[in-house]
Amino acid sequence: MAEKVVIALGGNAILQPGQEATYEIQLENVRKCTSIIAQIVKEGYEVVVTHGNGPQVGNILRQNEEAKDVVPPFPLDVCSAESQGFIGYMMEQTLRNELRELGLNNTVVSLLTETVVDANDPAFQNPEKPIGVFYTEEEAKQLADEKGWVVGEDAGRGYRRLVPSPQPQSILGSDVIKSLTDAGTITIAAGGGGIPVVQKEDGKYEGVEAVIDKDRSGLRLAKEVNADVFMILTDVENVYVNYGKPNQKALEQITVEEAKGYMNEGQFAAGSMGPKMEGALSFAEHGGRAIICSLDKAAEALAGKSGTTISK
Ligand SMILES: Nc1ncnc2c1ncn2[C@@H]1O[C@H](COP(=O)(O)OP(=O)(O)O)[C@@H](O)[C@H]1O
Ligand SMILES: NC(=O)OP(=O)(O)O
Repeated sequence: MAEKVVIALGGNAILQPGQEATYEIQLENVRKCTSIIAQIVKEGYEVVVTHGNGPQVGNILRQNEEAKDVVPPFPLDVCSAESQGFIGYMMEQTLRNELRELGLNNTVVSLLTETVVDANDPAFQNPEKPIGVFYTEEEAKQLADEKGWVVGEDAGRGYRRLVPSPQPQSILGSDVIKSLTDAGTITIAAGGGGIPVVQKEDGKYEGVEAVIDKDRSGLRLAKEVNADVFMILTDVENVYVNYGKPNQKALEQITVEEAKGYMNEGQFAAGSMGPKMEGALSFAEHGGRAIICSLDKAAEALAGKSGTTISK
């Protein structure tokens, strides 16, 4: 039977730091991602795709704020929905085209997805999810003073705006995503971590201003669709211990116990590799195979020839 893979793509794969945020540049980046995903489909895997939205949701929020005197601004959850919509559109279209190039005619759908979070999640009092473009420390401090933003360093790459990032509790419609996948459809879902919503005491749902980490929601999605493999594609070939130091060492095939040991040593930076390793570890603990690798080595990593694989 075909293995089911949930592939989580970083928002930075869709817009690299320093690139101009034009539609054309993002579309070409997405096309490169989906050409690799199409190869994985051709190899016979059942695929569910999820993706980040950090750069994109930050830019949409900024567009809303800059144009506030002309058009009333929308809240962050609506910006999140907009980012999920336009990234999903680019992915669905390019993936379909790339599959056709390979002679495949799978149905591809992108589903606008809501993710439930807890209204009392402490993350609402402690914004730590980086979104939007990168600034120098000086620019970031000025923006924080002028606009009341919370800003912070992002994994040594510069300063970004920070927003709350609560833990995902469940993905609404994951049963439908599973049914579609089981029926051979390639589904793009829970993009940007999903639109964050809370369930009120009367049972009704409403949006909340936050951006969910797609590695955390990707884990939930992988569990809820009963995936065999949870694969996180990013911009490094491996997870490393002593990352960035002269004694840096690439991790290749590791066990859950080894991964836990490295986590306890604090080897993985919060806000970048930390959530990826947490997600990968949790998936592997439940018996699945978790892979963290670079986008261009995804097919090799699935075959165990590249990247970092964690399993029991
Ligand atoms: N131990 C580590 N091993 C590998 N990369 C690490 C480690 N710790 C931090 N990183 C950083 O994590 C980054 C990937 O995380 P992130 O930028 O959040 O990715 P994405 O946007 O693809 O989700 C890498 O570019 C690297 O700088
Ligand atoms: N939502 C999210 O995790 O986006 P990034 O992957 O861009 O950080």
